[in-house]
Amino acid sequence: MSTEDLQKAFQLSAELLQNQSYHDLTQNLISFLRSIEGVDEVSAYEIFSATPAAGTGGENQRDTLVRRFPLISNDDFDNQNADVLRKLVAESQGGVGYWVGSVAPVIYYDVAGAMEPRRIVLIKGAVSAHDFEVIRGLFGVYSNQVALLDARERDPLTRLLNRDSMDRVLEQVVDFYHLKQPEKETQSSWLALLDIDHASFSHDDDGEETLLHVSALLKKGFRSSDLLFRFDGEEFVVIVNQTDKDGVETSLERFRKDVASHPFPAGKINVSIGFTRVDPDYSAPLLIESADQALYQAKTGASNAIVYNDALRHKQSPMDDVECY
Ligand SMILES: Nc1nc2c(ncn2[C@@H]2O[C@H](COP(=O)(O)OP(=O)(O)OP(=O)(O)O)[C@@H](O)[C@H]2O)c(=O)[nH]1
Repeated sequence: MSTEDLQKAFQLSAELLQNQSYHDLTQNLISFLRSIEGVDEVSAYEIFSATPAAGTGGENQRDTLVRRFPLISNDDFDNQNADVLRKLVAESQGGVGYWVGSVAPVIYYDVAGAMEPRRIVLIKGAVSAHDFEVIRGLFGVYSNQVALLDARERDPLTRLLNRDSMDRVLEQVVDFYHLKQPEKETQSSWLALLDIDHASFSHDDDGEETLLHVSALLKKGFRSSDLLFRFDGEEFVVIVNQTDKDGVETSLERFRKDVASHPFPAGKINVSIGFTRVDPDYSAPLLIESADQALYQAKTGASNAIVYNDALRHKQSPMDDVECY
């Protein structure tokens, strides 16, 4: 690497190190990579392996879940890169390199190893040898920062985003709808709070294993455009994106049934669910409160229930198999 390349790499490394969240870090990296001459497209992905729910089966479930970055995305999946991603996930050992199997040249950043979720950044285009060296040099900085920020933003057991991250992301979702009110109900987001009813949580190992199984069912059961969090103890949050009320009910009901029929090592467990629509006229804490009220109703009524709270708008809507109040 020339002195000039080194200086450039140092300067960019210093910029990357200043980012206080994985979101900002990756945004920063993407915009730098996009500014390189010859680069046509940059895209980033998070890849979750759906373990350890052995024997879950089910047509709606996937073995790996690929989520495109940034988190709030309207598209479910960028199919153009699906092929390269699938092959990289299967064959790459991690690191930075050229992917030669595709028509156009692709440089990949693969933050693999023990990291969950695995991160892959794809850079399409043809860059000079100098720029490639700078890109390569930044990879180490980026992957170390990802590991560091993950420790802050993710729950160490399930590797789902933690409560603090949920607060931040929900604010972003509310802001998103502030700027762009959905034209149709199918473009809405929904906040669901899920609570595991499980007698053996007093026993640590059983409890942890159950949480791992539940988080694996979540990762497999929801779309890649939905956002999953471990909220607190036995509570999880899902932000279900880009669907209407029937759609969110379909997804929650499917998950409820998946849990009810899952062979947990600790025996049978149920899940209670409360949900509300992400209405940009209400703050993130109010939305959580609304979903929490619905969850409370679900837990105190018939267990294994799903309850919708539209109380913020003081409206009731008729539904067949989902309770409203
Ligand atoms: N965001 C989100 N929406 C879902 C999910 N599951 C179902 N939906 C919504 O509910 C609708 C009906 O879902 P399904 O009953 O699974 O029907 P489907 O014909 O298999 O849905 P498609 O995947 O669109 O083909 C979908 O079109 C989505 O709008 C989910 O996990 N996440």
